Amino acid sequence: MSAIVSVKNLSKRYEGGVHALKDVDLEIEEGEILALLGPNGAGKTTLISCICGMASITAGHVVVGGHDNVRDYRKARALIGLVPQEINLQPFETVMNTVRFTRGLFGKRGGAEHIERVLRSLSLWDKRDVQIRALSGGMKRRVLIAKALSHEPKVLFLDEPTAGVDVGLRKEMWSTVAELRAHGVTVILTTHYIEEAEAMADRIGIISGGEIKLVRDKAALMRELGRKRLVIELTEPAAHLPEGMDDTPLELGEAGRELTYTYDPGGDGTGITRLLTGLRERGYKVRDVRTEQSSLEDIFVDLTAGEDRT
Ligand SMILES: Nc1ncnc2c1ncn2[C@@H]1O[C@H](COP(=O)(O)OP(=O)(O)OP(=O)(O)O)[C@@H](O)[C@H]1O
Repeated sequence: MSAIVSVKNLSKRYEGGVHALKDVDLEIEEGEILALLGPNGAGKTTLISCICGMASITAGHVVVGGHDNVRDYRKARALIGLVPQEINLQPFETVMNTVRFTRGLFGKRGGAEHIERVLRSLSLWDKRDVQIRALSGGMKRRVLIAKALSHEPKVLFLDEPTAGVDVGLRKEMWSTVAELRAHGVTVILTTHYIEEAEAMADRIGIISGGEIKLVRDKAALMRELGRKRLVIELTEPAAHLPEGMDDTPLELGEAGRELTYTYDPGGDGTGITRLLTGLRERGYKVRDVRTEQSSLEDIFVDLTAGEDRT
């Protein structure tokens, strides 16, 4: 894979002084789904706006498909489709006209076959002559995607595609995006929802306070940072940690009723048998045990701890 979007030392300062992006570097690979995850005010929309040429860049460069998005704006922009957060459609226009009109804005003529393919892939073909006002919220969101794909872009940006939508529609959006990826479209989406990043992305970027904290393959991220905990509930409260087990990563919970053991599920041997044997030998009686997997949420909270959420 090669980078379709390359962001180098990108900084953005809004008039009024907010430093929304600080020296951001990001390479987006062709064909991937990258989720940019961050709390409110982290700079997600600003980053997308700078890449798409909707906001000016204070310092740094953005290159899309080999074209600098300032010097070679038209060529760079032609490769990008942007699905905004808000539904901004003309209520009395039909689906077909809405999508055709957007294609025209990019100076592209014809393309009937492409538009048909896009509308069919989004299950909008049967609705092509329906006015926007008669569509459900889910269908309107699909029209936004169809518009964004109308000029045959290579990269699709979705800014919080499922903010404020119900669970059913959210799942529908996830499968729509998976289908786009299967057709070779590179997808970058921003989200607050950790489960969304976990469900959809190949790679996850965590952005906080205008900085990219990390960008990592999702599976590797979960493997590296996703430790497991074994929580042991004791029959009798313990006053202190078991003696002679200092080499075992154990913590005693409040009131001494629980012992928590942290281990790496991917390591060679978890040490659980040795732990339970050690506890029995020392007279600890176990009422129950349960395991907890640290989720992307824990990782996210650790990485963004202390950041302002505006
Ligand atoms: N047009 C603007 N003028 C001045 N400041 C702005 C403007 N747009 C955004 N900001 C500020 O820049 C920072 C980043 O905002 P941005 O909208 O990019 O964050 P975000 O991660 O998309 O947040 P959210 O998840 O709430 O949409 C915030 O402090 C915000 O108040």
